[in-house]
Amino acid sequence: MSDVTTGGAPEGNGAGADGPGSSHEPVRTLTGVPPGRPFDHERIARGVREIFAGLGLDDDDPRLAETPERVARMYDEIFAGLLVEPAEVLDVVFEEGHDELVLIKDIPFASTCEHHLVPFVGRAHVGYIPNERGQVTGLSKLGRLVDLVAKRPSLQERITTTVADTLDRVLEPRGVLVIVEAEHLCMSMRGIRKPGAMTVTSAVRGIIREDAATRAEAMSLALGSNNRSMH
Ligand SMILES: Nc1nc2c(ncn2[C@@H]2O[C@H](COP(=O)(O)OP(=O)(O)OP(=O)(O)O)[C@@H](O)[C@H]2O)c(=O)[nH]1
Ligand SMILES: [Zn+2]
Repeated sequence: MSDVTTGGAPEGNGAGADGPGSSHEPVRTLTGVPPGRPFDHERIARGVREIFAGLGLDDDDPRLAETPERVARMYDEIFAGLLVEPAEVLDVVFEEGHDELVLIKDIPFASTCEHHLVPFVGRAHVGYIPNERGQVTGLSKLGRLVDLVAKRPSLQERITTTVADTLDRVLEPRGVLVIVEAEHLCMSMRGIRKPGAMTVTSAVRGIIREDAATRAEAMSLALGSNNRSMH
């Protein structure tokens, strides 16, 4: 294998990919929650009890008794991305001399719509053209990046641009392509009720944005035969 040129935390000890509190490394926080600390469970549980009260449900009902604390514990996992700066997962770079497209397709993710607090789920296709030094990151890091960025209350467009901008900033590649496809439960189970409707968003940077031929090639690889929604 090639040289590891930038260190950072080794695999499995990195910030946040396994959830807040799992790392001994200090993490930067985006929300004012102290580094590495889980969320305020008591407050979240109180909020869930308030929702039950608003719905006229009896939280003394033994079937619901554990739910507020259970929801609070679940938020540690599904909102873990609030506690970690996404750039921290791109902590390994190899000097590989590779100067053409690296693309991972069909990275599954689940996120939470910040408007309705219900899930949206889908797949991301993430690619980049390495910088002049041919530096590449570990393949798993692209999956971790998508995962982490999705684990916040968010919008699909923000996930797409955050993944693209983080790759752009940390790897300084010549180009970046991110395509996200997702089904939003707020559009399936309620409201407009269009189950199966897929939202597709993209973000391109560098030569993939500027050069039409490079963009066309990257797009066609990303949206190749596996892709369901663009045909
Ligand atoms: N751009 C964008 N919009 C989203 C996303 N997730 C949900 N939305 C939309 O956010 C909008 C919120 O609209 P509002 O009119 O404030 O809320 P609402 O009355 O519940 O809207 P309806 O969903 O149309 O019933 C809706 O149009 C949702 O479809 C997302 O990831 N990106
Ligand atoms: Zn929504």
